[in-house]
Amino acid sequence: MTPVLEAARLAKSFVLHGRGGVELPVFAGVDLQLHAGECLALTGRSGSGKSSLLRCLYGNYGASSGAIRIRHRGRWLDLAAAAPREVIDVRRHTLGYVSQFLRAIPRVPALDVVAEPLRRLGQDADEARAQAGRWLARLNLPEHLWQLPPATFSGGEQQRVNIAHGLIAQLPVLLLDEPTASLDAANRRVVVDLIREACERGAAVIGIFHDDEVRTAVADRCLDVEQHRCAANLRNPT
Ligand SMILES: Nc1ncnc2c1ncn2[C@@H]1O[C@H](COP(=O)(O)OP(=O)(O)OP(=O)(O)O)[C@@H](O)[C@H]1O
Repeated sequence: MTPVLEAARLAKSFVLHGRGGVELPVFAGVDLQLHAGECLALTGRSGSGKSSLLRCLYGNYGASSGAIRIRHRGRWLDLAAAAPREVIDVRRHTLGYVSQFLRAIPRVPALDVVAEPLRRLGQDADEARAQAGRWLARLNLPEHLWQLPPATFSGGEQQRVNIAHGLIAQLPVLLLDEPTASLDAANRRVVVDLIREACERGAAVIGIFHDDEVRTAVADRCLDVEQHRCAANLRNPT
């Protein structure tokens, strides 16, 4: 199997500048290797650093030390050291992310929010919207909502828009932060099917799945972030 994402000796500490530079170490020494077609679940107690690790892998949080290598356009790229322009290109073509909460531009209809990753890849507007409609229908979002901005949608409706937006471009590596947290059982099953289908077409997935049934259904193996948790004490450099 081909590895598509690797982390080596990855560590993250937050420096709380508003509190005199207090350092909050979260995790250290994370090594992982992810292959095409496999799904890795991040586990560990609340606060152990699962979301922070996912955000480091996406480049939203800078890593404190270590390397993140990703196969991008046929070569390896160190995401932890990449220029912002390269990170944007990786996110457009290689690395997708479904966050826990939808952050949509105000007044943009749900259909266009979902179509946007395809538009950014240069796809024709009508075809991108047609595909977005197919994803929203699959995720049971009622059609009368498609032309409305998602700001007033329920938590579960917003999450389904978010999932469709994150999956529509069918990128090779996907990071999923609790994609089923606000969903009912029927929609959880749809999302499980979508994740399995993504892996079957060769996508590599790293996810946080609090629901045991969902995790068992999609994950090939688990990484316990707790094992890499730094001592909970705060170190003040002053
Ligand atoms: N931006 C930030 N600034 C400072 N501290 C942060 C920041 N983000 C996360 N933390 C801290 O890092 C630790 C790990 O948080 P994180 O959200 O990664 O945990 P988690 O395992 O995903 O938790 P949960 O399962 O509850 O979502 C927590 O102590 C949190 O307070």
